[in-house]
Amino acid sequence: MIWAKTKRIGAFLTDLIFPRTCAICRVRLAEREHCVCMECATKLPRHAPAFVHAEERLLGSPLIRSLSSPFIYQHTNPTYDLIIALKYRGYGEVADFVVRTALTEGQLVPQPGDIDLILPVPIEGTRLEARGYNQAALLGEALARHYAVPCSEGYLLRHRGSHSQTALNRDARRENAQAAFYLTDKTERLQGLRGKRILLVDDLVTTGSTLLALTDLLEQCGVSEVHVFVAAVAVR
Ligand SMILES: O=P(O)(O)OC[C@H]1O[C@H](OP(=O)(O)OP(=O)(O)O)[C@H](O)[C@@H]1O
Repeated sequence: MIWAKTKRIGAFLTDLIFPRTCAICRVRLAEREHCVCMECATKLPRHAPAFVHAEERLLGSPLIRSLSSPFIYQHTNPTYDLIIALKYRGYGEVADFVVRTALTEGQLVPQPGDIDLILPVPIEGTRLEARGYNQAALLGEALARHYAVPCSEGYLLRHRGSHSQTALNRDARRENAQAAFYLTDKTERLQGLRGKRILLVDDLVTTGSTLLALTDLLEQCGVSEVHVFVAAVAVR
């Protein structure tokens, strides 16, 4: 009782000195709000044909069993600011917010017990150094807490100097993704993937080239199925 009261007072004082602000509009958050204010949270676009298109593309791979994602992304909508906060502003709490939203809104397809291992999409080395973290790994860790399975960055790797997908068209994205990724050379580690059910995690799916290229690598390791989680599906 005293401990709970002390904790509340502590949180109040911390908020006074370091006010918690909305990851999207940056207004001060109310006590009950976490990471995103209620107004922005309701404005984040949910369903759109883009989801169905992305799902169709990914489910074209025989290994991919599901796509889960709570939001739709466009440069002109608030999901853009949400992804920017996660990817470039170090706003790690966005990852928990995204996973929590997917869970409470029934957008998380695999059930606990359906997943053995979570693998985040790796980011390129110089971008990792500049950002200090991999946004997909933050999402992966939030999902790992929900599924109670490990999230590992040690299996899928990205060549240093490989290009970002951002400025490329559809065909160039496919080629770029196929050349960007590789598997760890630790054979024993890779053998451990045989028969495993993987949740592949990223911030965004646009053409699906990144996720399909990584699924091809996972197929070489004998994984039994792949599920995909992304924070948002991009409208192109
Ligand atoms: O579905 P796709 O068409 O493959 O595009 C989606 C990918 O593109 C972006 O990453 P990018 O390669 O730009 O790297 P970054 O995260 O370092 O910016 C994004 O984070 C996804 O990983």
